[in-house]
Amino acid sequence: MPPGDLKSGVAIVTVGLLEIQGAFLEHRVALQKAARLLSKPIDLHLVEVRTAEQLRPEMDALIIPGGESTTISIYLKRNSMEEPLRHWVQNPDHVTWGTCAGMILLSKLTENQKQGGQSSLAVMDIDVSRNYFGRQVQSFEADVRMSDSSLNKAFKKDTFQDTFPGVFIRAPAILKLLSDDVKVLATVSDPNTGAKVIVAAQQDNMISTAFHPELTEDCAWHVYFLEQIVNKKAT
Ligand SMILES: NC(=O)CC[C@H](N)C(=O)O
Repeated sequence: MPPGDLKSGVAIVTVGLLEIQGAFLEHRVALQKAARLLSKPIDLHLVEVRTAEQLRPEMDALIIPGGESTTISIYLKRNSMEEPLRHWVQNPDHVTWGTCAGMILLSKLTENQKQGGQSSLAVMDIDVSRNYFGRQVQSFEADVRMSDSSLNKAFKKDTFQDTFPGVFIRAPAILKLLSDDVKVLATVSDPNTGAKVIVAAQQDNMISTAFHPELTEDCAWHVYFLEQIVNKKAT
């Protein structure tokens, strides 16, 4: 851990929230709550990110919230933030978590890109369908099933079971993993077809969830995110 990173033995953790549009306030509340559930206390600092200058290299992590990926993407382009953001996310010292629209922005492939449309940060090896669950089912709640036993540790601290309620709002889904570097974190049974679909994945320092963990009481996903940061700082 670099000097100056400790305040009375407590790790300082700085998390940025991309506060352009969408559900970022709920993430702030969930992060504060999750910080109190960690096994070791941290000194959590939450900072807004709306400009390229605010993407400070010393910031530990970033949340790209759910909202409307097209709106966020247009904002990033207009404000020359796309490249600085891609660069920041690709720094292995940083942890990034994209929820819903955030997942779409991180993905290397979406159906829109295939048609030569909207571009994204294109950093995570996943092929995503933007509105996988259809327009008529705009929002639903379903049990999400954890795929990775290493998650259990984080989830036990709150109300862990191997399923938990997930809120899906015009949610995307991962159609395909584009490399072996991506691990599946969770799946859901599609309410329309019953098919098992991937709704959470991780590739090194990038996490994507198709649902909105900031909208459910259980803040275990935020605990998991903060633990990734703490572990990275400790190595
Ligand atoms: N809740 C969400 O973030 C919805 C994302 C939406 N499907 C999009 O294309 O941006």
